[in-house]
Amino acid sequence: MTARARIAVRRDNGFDLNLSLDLADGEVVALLGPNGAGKTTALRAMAGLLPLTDGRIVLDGRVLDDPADRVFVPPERRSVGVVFQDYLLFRHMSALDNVAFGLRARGAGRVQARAEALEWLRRVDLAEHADTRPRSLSGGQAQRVALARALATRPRLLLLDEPLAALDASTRMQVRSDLRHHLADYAGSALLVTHDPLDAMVLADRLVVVEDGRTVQEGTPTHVARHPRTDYVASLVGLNLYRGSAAGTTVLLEHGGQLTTAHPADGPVHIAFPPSAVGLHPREPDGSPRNTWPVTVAGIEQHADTVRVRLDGVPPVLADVTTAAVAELGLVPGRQLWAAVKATETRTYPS
Ligand SMILES: Nc1ncnc2c1ncn2[C@@H]1O[C@H](COP(=O)(O)OP(=O)(O)OP(=O)(O)O)[C@@H](O)[C@H]1O
Repeated sequence: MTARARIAVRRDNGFDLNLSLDLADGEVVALLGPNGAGKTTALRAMAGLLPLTDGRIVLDGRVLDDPADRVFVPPERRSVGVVFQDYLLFRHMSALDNVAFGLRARGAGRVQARAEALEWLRRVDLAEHADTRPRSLSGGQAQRVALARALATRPRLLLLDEPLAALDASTRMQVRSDLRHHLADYAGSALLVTHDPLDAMVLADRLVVVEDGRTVQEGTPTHVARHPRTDYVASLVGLNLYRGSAAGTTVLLEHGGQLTTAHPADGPVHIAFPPSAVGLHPREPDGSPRNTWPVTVAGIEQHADTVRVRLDGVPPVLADVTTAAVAELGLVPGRQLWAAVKATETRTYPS
C-alpha cells in the first residue's frame, strides 16, 4: 500500500470532511462527487496544503500528517506531485523552466534539472515547445507541461485536481487518452479529483464517490456503474436506477410502476438499466415480452454522441437516442411516447 489516509478536515463554514483513502502502488483512484462534496479539500490535505483536523496520512510508511501526534510534513517535503485544475504554471518561465523548477527546488543542479525537464517534455510530446511561455501554449499543451512538472520529481503520489476541466470537449478527449497512457506508465499511485464521470471511468482503476464530505460508494468503475447506490451515482454513470421490491421476475417500484427483470429475486432490490437500453416509440409497441409504459418528454440534452431524453412517467426514465431519432420521433418537451426496455437489459441487486 503506497498511501493510506484517514482525512478529517473541518472548514470555517462548518463543512466537515471525513473519508478514508487507500491507494496501492500503480493504482489510479478517482475521487468523484458533485460540487462542494469535499474532493479538493481531500486532495489539498494529501498535498499538505491544508492540515488535517483529525486523522492521519501515511505515504510509504512515513507519517505525513497526524495532528494527534503533532506531525505535519510540509508540501515540499512530501513525495507528492500535484496537477491543479488551472495548472498554475509560472507565466514568466518557459515550459522547460516550469518543469525544471520542481527539480531545482529539490536540489538538482541547473544543468541536470534542465536536461531532465527536457526529457519529461519529450515524454509528453512537447520537446519542441521547451522555450514557449505558458500563454502561447494551447490548453492541452499547458496541461501536459503541468503533468510533466508534477511527474519530473518522481513523486510516489500524484494528485490531479480536475486536470481536464479547463479543456474544450474535443481537446479533452485526446488529452484524456494521453493522460491515461501516462498514468499507466507511472509507478506511483494517483488520486484524481473530478466531477466528470467519463474522466473517472476512463482513467481510474477505482472510484470513490463522495457526497457531502462522506464516501457514499467505492469500487471499480464497472461495479459502481452496475450497482449505483445513490441517485447521484446512478445519474452520474448514466443509469436508470430504481428501488423496489422483487417477487420473482417482477419488481414493484418504490415510487410507482413495475418492471420485469430476467433475473428472479426476492425482497428489496435496486433495478438498473442504461439510458441506451430504452427504446422510444410513438405508439404502444406490441408483442415482445418487454417493459412498456407511457411517458412524456420532460427535457432533452445533447451529449457527445447521443441525445439524452428525460421522460416523465411511472417510473420516470432517461433514454439515449440518436440525433436522427430526435427528428423522427418529434422529440420536444410535452411529447407523449411509449418507453420500452427489455427484461434482459435490466440488472437487479439487493438493496
Ligand atoms: N478556502 C476555503 N475556506 C473555507 N472553506 C472552504 C474553502 N474552500 C472550500 N471550502 C468549503 O469546503 C467545502 C468543500 O469544498 P471542496 O472545494 O473541497 O469541494 P469539491 O468537491 O472539490 O467541489 P468542486 O467540484 O466544486 O471543486 C465547501 O463547503 C466549500 O465551501
